[in-house]
Formats: sequence, structure tokens, C-alpha cells
Amino acid sequence: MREVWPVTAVRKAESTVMASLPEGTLMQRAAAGLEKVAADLLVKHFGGVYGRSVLLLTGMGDNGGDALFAGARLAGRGAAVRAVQILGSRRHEGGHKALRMAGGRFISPEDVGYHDLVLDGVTGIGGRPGLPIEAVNRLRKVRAGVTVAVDVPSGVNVDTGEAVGQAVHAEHTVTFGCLKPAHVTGPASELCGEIHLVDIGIGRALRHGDSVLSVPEESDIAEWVRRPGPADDKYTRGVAGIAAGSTRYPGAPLLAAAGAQAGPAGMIRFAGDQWRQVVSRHPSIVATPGIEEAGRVQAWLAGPGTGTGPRALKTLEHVLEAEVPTVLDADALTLVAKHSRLLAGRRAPLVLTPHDREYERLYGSPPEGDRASSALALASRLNAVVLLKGHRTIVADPDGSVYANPTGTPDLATAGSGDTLAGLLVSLLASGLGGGRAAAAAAYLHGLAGEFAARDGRPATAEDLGDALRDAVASVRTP
Ligand SMILES: NC(=O)C1=CN([C@@H]2O[C@H](COP(=O)(O)OP(=O)(O)OC[C@H]3O[C@@H](n4cnc5c(N)ncnc54)[C@H](O)[C@@H]3O)[C@@H](O)[C@H]2O)[C@@H](O)CC1
Ligand SMILES: Nc1ncnc2c1ncn2[C@@H]1O[C@H](COP(=O)(O)OP(=O)(O)O)[C@@H](O)[C@H]1O
Ligand SMILES: [K+]
Repeated sequence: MREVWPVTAVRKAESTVMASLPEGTLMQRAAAGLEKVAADLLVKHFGGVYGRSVLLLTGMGDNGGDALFAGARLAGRGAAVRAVQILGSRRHEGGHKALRMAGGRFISPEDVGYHDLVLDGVTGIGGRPGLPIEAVNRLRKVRAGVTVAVDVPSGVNVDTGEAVGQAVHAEHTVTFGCLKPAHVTGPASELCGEIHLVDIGIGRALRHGDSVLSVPEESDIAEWVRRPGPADDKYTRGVAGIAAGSTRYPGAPLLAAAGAQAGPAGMIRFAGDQWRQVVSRHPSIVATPGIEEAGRVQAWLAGPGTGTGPRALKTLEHVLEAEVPTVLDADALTLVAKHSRLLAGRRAPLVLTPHDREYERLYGSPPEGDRASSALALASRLNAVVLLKGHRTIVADPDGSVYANPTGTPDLATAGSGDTLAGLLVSLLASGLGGGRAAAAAAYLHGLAGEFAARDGRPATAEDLGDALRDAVASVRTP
């Protein structure tokens, strides 16, 4: 798991570590890491460092200092390095001196043009969201072969991942000490490109309790997706139940079933009008038309394609009465938004999987730009794990933990893709995984499945996701 810390925690850790080091040590470590990534990129894209043109964009703070010291190092290796002040008039004196000594030059904003590599050191963790118009106009004149953001792309909200107005769009971001929210959530994460984390020695001073987000890694998912042991039978692996579909939405049950079949449960039960189609497509699923005769399960999924009529409401009531871990998706979310009594007094774990419109129905207003806080607010209010769908799906647990999903592709924005996600999720819950981890694992594997299904530009639909989910599970299990 990679932890993500907000600016205050980073500053606290930096000051603790700096107290025992000669002044400027951390900046030199940052500059050395930045130089390495920059040099590697120059070699990769332009064949070498010597003679390549590098432009340093600076502002008034230490972010520009990092860029200037890294630029001085690149100038020492023969790159033609220029620096331009994009924001304000105050400059980082130490960095300026180092660059001048190394043979770098300072140019006026009118003279910027194309450069092989541009280092964006306008603002870092001291940046307020939204750059002044003068800075934006200066940035517009910059043309880059490759843009590398120093710490974060300038202009973003570092702690929320919002991108206000014009922010720098980088192909690479070199960050120091730890990940910050802007790297993993919201539109800012789209502006970062590939993230390179440089160890500057502050890790030991970062307190776990100050972390605001966690990013699951492949090894976490591999550990969470239970594998059967010698003592297992189909029941001990967990039985998942799916209550889905209606004559109006007959496809949703098949897609949810396909998602569940890729999960760790030992058996799947199905209740709904499409029970025959479900068995014909998935003969291992035990299916009945009515929820009353469905049998016992360790976790229920309700909602995909059920509609919101009286029959769907009755089915949902039945599911909630079972008091087992339950996923509410799609129409079930609309129903609980309409009938708040449905969740009153509930004790068994609940996972809700809203997209933004469903979130608005449940919460009363749409998610804010700070999606992690929005998901957490709904999770606390309803005492349920909330999987807030979107480009970087957020999972918030009412216990306060929040996960940012690192996988996925916009190709997943296709009808029925949420049904397969919900199916996989109920299988993970049935296997005994807690709600937060089950939701985080489902989002991770679903995102990876989307990447696989859409690889090499292939058009992907939800029908492709069942097989792709199996490939995703296999791939996280392959060391
Ligand atoms: N603190 C440390 O120990 C370390 C910091 N490092 C670097 O230092 C950076 C932070 O430096 P600073 O704290 O100096 O902050 P920044 O360099 O991010 O920017 C601060 C300056 O920019 C101005 N500013 C910010 N946003 C603005 C806006 N939207 N419009 C107009 N002016 C704006 C501020 O008023 C201030 O003068 C980090 O991101 C990192 O790059 C690294 O050298 C590693 C060590
Ligand atoms: N722009 C995007 N980038 C990445 N993933 C996306 C994007 N838009 C939607 N998704 C993902 O696609 C899925 C869509 O689910 P949902 O909206 O429930 O669709 P449906 O109801 O048709 O099944 C979710 O997992 C969501 O996170
Ligand atoms: K920056």
C-alpha cells in the first residue's frame, strides 16, 4: 500500500528531518533526484544530455529552487539550460547563483520558445490553486518536447486533486518524500503523467496517522483475493447472492453474474426474472425467480437492472433483512435515497457504489471537487462503505480510511460496466473480505480488466469484462 500525505504533514516531517541536517540538504537531494529523471528522459527521447535544450520555469519559492539546482547539474553535463521567471518577481537566490555558475542563462518570458525538456518549478506544495493570468499567459508561450513537473504540476490544489483554471500538464512528475493527494485523485492526477517518487529521507518522520489516502498495490490485491485452501469446500469459500434484472433491463443480471464468476466465492445464487438466461449462460449458478426461495448467502448484491418499482422495493427489503454484508448498486441506490427507512438500524456491513448522479440522490448535492472528502462524508452519514465511481474511483470506509484506485481507463465508461464491478464486489464480500478492502480490490481489478479489454486500442464493452477480470486476477497473482 502506498500512503498519501497532505501538505501540512509533509512540512512537519521536513522540518523534523531538517533540524538535524545542514541547511539545504533536502533541496540538494530533491535536485539530485530531479536531475536523474530529467537526464534519463533526455537520453531516452533525444539521445543524450549534452547539447540538449532545457528550460526551467520558476516561481518565487523552493519549488523553483529545486528546478534551478537540477538545471545547474544538467548544465554541468553539457545541456543548454535556460531559466525563466513565470510567477512573481522574487527569485531563489541560491538556485540562481548555482545555475549562473554552471553556465545557465536567464531569459525573459517573451523569449521562451521550444525546448527539449521543460522543468516546471513554478509552484510546489506551497502553491495555491489557480495561477494568476500573467503566469498563465507566460506558460502559454512555452513549447516542450517533454514536460516534467517538479513535485506537482503548478496550478493544482495539492491537497484535494482539484485543478483550478489553467494548470501545467506534465508527462512526468518528480515528487519528493511521499505521494500527495494531487498525484492520485481528481483532475490533477491526470496532469501528472508518470509519477517518480524520490526518497529525500523524510519517510521516517511521516506519521502513519497523518496519511489521508491509501493507494492499493498489486501485492495488496493479491493478498486480499482469497484462494481456496485444502480444507475449503464451496460453502466455506463463501456464497454470493445476486438480486438483479427486470423485463426492462434483462442484460444487467448476466453482466453482474459474469463479474461475480471472476471472484473468489465458491458459489453464486441468483434471484430474478432472468434466472433461466443466467443458468443458460452460467450453469454453475443456482438461480430462482423469487428472492424468497433463493437460499442462504454470505453476501448479497441488490440493484443492477431491477428498476425502482414495488417489486424491486420488496426484493431490496428482503435482501436488507438478511443482515449479511450487502452491496447496493444502481436502482437499489435510488430506492434507498427515496426510502431512508430502508437503512435505519442496519448493523451488517453495507457497500454503496454510486456514480456522481447516484451520489447526488443519496447525499442531496453532487460530489465536490475534493472527491475523497465527498465520499467520506456520505460514508459517515450512512455508515456504509462508499465506492464513488469515476476516473479515479475513491473508496471511503466509515472507519475513516480512504483508498484511491490507481487502475482504469475511460474505456470503462460503457453501459453495464458497473454491473460487472458490482458482481465482482459481492463475490469478494462473500469470501469474507471487509467492505473497504472488498470495494478497493473490486475497483482495482475492474480497472485493470478495463485496461486489458481496451489494450492496443480495442473497442471494449461490458461483455468483454468477465474474461478480462479473470486475466486481471491472474495478473495480480503472478509475481
Ligand atoms: N520544504 C522542504 O524542506 C523541501 C521543499 N522542497 C521543494 O519546495 C517546494 C515548496 O516550496 P515553497 O514552500 O517555497 O513553495 P512554492 O515554491 O510551492 O511556492 C511558494 C511561493 O509561490 C507563491 N504562490 C503560490 N501559489 C501562488 C498562486 N496561485 N499565485 C501567486 N503566487 C503563488 C507563494 O506566495 C510563495 O511565494 C516543494 O514543493 C519542493 O519542490 C524540496 O526542495 C525538498 C525539501
Ligand atoms: N472517465 C472514466 N475513466 C475511467 N473509468 C470510468 C470513467 N467513467 C466511468 N468509469 C468507470 O466505469 C464504470 C461505470 O459504471 P456505471 O456508471 O455504474 O455504469 P453502468 O450503470 O452502465 O454499469 C465505473 O466502474 C466507473 O468507475
Ligand atoms: K511544479
